[in-house]
Amino acid sequence: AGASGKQWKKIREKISDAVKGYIPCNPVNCSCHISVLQHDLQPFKGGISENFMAATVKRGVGTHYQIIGQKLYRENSCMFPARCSGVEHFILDVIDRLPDLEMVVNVRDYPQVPSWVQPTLPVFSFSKTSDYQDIMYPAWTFWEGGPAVWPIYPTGLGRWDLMRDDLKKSAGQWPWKKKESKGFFRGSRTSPERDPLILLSREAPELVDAEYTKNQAWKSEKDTLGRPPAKEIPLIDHCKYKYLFNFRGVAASFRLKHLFLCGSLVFHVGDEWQEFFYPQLRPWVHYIPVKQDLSDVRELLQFVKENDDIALEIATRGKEFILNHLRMQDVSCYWERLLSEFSQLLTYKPQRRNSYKQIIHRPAKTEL
Ligand SMILES: O=c1ccn([C@@H]2O[C@H](COP(=O)(O)OP(=O)(O)O[C@H]3O[C@H](CO)[C@@H](O)[C@H](O)[C@H]3O)[C@@H](O)[C@H]2O)c(=O)[nH]1
Repeated sequence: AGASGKQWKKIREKISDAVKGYIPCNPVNCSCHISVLQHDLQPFKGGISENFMAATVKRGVGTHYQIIGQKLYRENSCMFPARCSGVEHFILDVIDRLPDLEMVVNVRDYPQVPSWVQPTLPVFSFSKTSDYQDIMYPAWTFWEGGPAVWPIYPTGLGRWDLMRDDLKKSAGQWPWKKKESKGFFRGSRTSPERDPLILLSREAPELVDAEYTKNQAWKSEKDTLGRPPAKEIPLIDHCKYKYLFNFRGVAASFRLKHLFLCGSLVFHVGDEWQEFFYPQLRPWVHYIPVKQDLSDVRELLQFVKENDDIALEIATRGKEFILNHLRMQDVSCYWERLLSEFSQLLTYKPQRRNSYKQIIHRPAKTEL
């Protein structure tokens, strides 16, 4: 304890400094997240002309939407219809309050606007790193179109409203004292950055339980690091463990927001890949930041095991943040403010394209 006592002092200081410097944000009108859209729209402050928008549409990096007279129109093609539908759900939710505008929405995982390519095109994407200038929007999966994981999420991860309730319930069944003091992860090998944790779990199963499951791209055991795929475990059953891991996948992973609601302590690996709500989550205040190469993970797991009160405090702040600032109404609110501010950058009045069809509200698959 002597040696680790000294070592832990450094981590404890990082935590108390972060907590002291943290000013909780205001839950009114999703104002918590507004600096993110202000930052993302900055490159377009000079205005977006009709020609520039037309050129952006022509690139074909996303689906072209128009909002005219409080109706939503879309070009016919969408690469992932369920994702477009997840996006449309939120736009239709706030459409009565939107001015006329048009925009290009990328529904692929990967961002499309690298900072090193000029000019910067106005393209909306759900996730990016600081190397990209895409305008972040709340992902489709808050409603539908998330990854289909057989057999636990056969229609695709979605319905954040229902997920929130289920996770709150599960958190109630797994209070901190009842949880197992172990790290936990289940997911597919969408990025090899996850490998070190899987390997650690094989070496030190008492410290962490982390296994690869298969996804639709699974071909052989190579895709699950030389072992048969593990059985899928629903997110509500993650609540049984004290320490839950999040990693980037292709881009950001949708799992992050869920993990907090278990009331477990989130170990968030790497800090490059963002979604619109990530910047307001602070390392040491809401989660434990882990180096991308996982070189510090053993030490951090040891720390939280030996500092259980501190671990619980961070877990509680993380949970409260998602409960209070990432509600369905915050997601709709962010869409409304994002599109309203974006519309002000257009230097022209958009004209409806005749071939585009009107999009009306359709029930989500999970509503049927
Ligand atoms: O046993 C399991 C396996 C998976 N999941 C969940 O299922 C989702 C998908 O998991 P995974 O297969 O690991 O994919 P991710 O890497 O998290 O997400 C991929 O899929 C997303 C959308 O398709 C993309 O946006 C990401 O960038 C891409 O990496 C996640 O929410 C997991 O938490 C479970 O709850 N239990």
